[in-house]
Amino acid sequence: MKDQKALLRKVAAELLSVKRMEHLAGILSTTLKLETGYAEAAIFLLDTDNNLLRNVLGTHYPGQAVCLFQNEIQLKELTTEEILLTGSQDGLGEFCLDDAARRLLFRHYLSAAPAAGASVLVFPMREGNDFIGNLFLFFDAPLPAAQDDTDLFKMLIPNINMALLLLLWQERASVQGKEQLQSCVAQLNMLIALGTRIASARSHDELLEVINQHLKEVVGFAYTMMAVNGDQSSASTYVLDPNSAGLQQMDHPQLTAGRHAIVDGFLDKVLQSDDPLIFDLEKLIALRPLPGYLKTNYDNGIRQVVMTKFRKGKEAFGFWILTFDHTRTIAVTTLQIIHDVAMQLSVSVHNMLINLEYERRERERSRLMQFSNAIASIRDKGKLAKTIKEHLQDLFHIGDFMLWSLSRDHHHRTPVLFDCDSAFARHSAFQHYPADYFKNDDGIYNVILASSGVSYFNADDLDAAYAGHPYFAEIIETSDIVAMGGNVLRVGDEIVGILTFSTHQPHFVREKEELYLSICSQLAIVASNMFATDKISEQLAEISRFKERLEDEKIYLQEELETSIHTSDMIGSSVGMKAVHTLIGQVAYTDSTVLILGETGTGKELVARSVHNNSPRKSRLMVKVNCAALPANLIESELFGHEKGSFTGASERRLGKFELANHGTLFLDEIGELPLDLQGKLLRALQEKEIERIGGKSVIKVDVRVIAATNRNLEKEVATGRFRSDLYYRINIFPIRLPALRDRISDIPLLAGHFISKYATKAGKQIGSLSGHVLRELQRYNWPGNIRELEHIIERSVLLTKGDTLKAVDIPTADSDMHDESMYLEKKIKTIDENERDHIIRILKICRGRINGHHGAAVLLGIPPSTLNSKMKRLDIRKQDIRP
Ligand SMILES: Nc1ncnc2c1ncn2[C@@H]1O[C@H](COP(=O)(O)OP(=O)(O)OP(=O)(O)O)[C@@H](O)[C@H]1O
Repeated sequence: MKDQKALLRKVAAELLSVKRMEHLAGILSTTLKLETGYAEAAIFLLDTDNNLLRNVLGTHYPGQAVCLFQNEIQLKELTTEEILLTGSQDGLGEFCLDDAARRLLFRHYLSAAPAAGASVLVFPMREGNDFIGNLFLFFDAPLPAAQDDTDLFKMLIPNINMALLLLLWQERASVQGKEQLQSCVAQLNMLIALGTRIASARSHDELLEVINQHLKEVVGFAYTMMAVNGDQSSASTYVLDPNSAGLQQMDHPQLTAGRHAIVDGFLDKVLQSDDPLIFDLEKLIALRPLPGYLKTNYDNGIRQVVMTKFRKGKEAFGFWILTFDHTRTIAVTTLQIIHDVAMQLSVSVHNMLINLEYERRERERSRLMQFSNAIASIRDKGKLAKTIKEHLQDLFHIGDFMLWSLSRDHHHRTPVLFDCDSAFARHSAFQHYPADYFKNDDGIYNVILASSGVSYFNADDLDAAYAGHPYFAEIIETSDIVAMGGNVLRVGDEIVGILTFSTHQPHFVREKEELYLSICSQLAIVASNMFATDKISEQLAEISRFKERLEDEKIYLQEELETSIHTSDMIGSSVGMKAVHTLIGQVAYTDSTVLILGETGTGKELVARSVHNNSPRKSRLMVKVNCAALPANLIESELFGHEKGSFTGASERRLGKFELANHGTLFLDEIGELPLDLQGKLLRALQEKEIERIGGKSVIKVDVRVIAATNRNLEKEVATGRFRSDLYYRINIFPIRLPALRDRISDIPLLAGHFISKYATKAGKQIGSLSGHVLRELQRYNWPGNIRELEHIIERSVLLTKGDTLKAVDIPTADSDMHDESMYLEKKIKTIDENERDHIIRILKICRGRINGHHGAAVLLGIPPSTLNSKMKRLDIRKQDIRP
């Protein structure tokens, strides 16, 4: 390029000194020929009188400046602006009228047998708008393909043309007059100087300066503008858009910048013409309204405009507009100059556009890099959304964006990444939407999904799609959204989500769609990674929840195993027990709450287990909570669980029994002992079927069947205000009342036999039966501790028995006369608590005050040591009570 400029300057300087045709021939056969590599040059001028082209200049013979080709040959006029490229001498057939002429031409200029692939470049020579002849450049090889070479010729042709005209005018000098000749020389000088300056201009500012400095005076324009095609993809959408291509309007700051349609009756005419066109605004405005940019010119005092197009080959890529603030006739020579300068400008502007395009791409690449770097290091979703929003706003004037994930069938979408401060996100519906809230068949998202590029929607489209929508309609109305766009995010062939945006200026995305889609490709990768990470964390959380649950269940089952001395068999065929069996059978398979009533030790837990084991929930846990066993302040945590740090001592998150029993059964033993405030919370949990952990922020849905048991008279408790009536009615749906052992003494032989065999096996003894005396003793006793007491007495007796028959039982002597009705009545007026207290004291005495361990009172009483401790506290049992 640098060499070309030097060459241009050199040739232009030489052309300036041309005085005779031989000089021109000399330049064509020396400097230019050597530098550009054509074999021969010739100029043919049109002889209008004889209608033929006459050879006036040739470089045929080396050493001779001019050798005119004497034969007058009939050639077609090559009037087109195009450089005519022919692949071989055959191509000359296009403009040689006959074969003989073609052969002659080649033979003359390219020796008798031209090399294969010989070719020729042909340029039209003009005087004003009139065609006057052709310049032929013959090559003995195929035409130079390099763009720079043909550009070089294009820059030079107007200079050669002007030098030729000068010679012609010199010939006609006597007629034309000296003045005109001088002005022509001046014009030629200007044109040549302008050509080299245009070629060396590096920016449009420089180009502007060159035109203003060197052309303004000669042509006499007021100001000039250039406009280039704003949309490279389609020739039909040329726009006047100085901003988009970086070429600014010149000299006239008031002129409306912006986009202008081509088909306006002016620009489209310019497109069709090879020559500059003059528009007389004064006349035209009287006939029809002018397009905006011409009207502005007119209002600013412009009366005529000359417009011509910029071209690259056959394709026009912009316009050059010169304005004139007078109505005087614009001379043909002026138009000739404009035409010639437009040719030179075309090359220069086109190169500049290529550079601008290159710079634009570079800029975009660096923006893309910036974007990737910005988002690569961010882990926090909120920060990521803010960064994406900033970039989208900065690059495309996008207001809000939303990244959606799609359901497997693509029917629904879920917002996953967005700016929390946006109008969308702040809307109340956005806070709590159900899983299938955002459906894709709404006339917007199905269009986005079906399209491979960006889909755009205007306010009307949005109104039509979302009229009456509880969420979007309101947002559209309140946020004044003008347009929305959206596209699918893909990684390879896989659709990973949808990106949508709202904007007031959608053309900022349209015009930079390529960059926008590149950014979307990066977002697609971010989204895909984000979804994968979310999924992994979800799975990990699920695994850890599952592990925790298993751990909790394991701990619970271990505790159960340690303390449990229950058997799943329920012994008893008395009428009372048969009724109990029937009730269990009726209620087990339902989800109804069951309330089991009965004195201590009558087998309430056994019944609860039987209900559970016969229910559809039997494969899940039956979790037991002894409401009497824990201090009031711990029961809430026991039932509902707590979050880490929710109270002093809550060092770990803990699952409550309600959650542990999810899908299973919760057995609330000794429900009558539940503190009043917790009764309310329990009632809520039973009614709402959801719980809240202590210190937790959300409610947890639970599916639990509740079985409650008590040895208290709940009706009485309700009457005295110790038990909430609403809770009582809520749990007393299906009561099962267990008879006391004294009321079913017919079951005692069976029960005694069952316990003998159980404990004999345990102790490794062979005890087959019990004596009649013992049986009678057992049947006479009052059994305040019911079956539990019977079981323990038998266990103890088994341990003491030596033979194969149980001959003695250690029934408390004070109570041995229980058959005595009066004593029995006296006993009966004791409260249950008093009875329980006595019983515990008696067992503690037997165990010599020991609570824990295999021979401790807790084991004998069949309750966990912690329960025994709390009972002792509640019943005020002290050390002195236990002393023998
Ligand atoms: N019908 C029965 N057949 C065999 N064993 C029984 C029967 N009923 C109760 N038992 C046994 O008696 C003991 C006490 O039973 P359970 O704990 O179910 O009574 P409870 O009514 O829940 O007592 P509490 O009111 O003190 O909690 C357990 O060891 C149990 O296995």
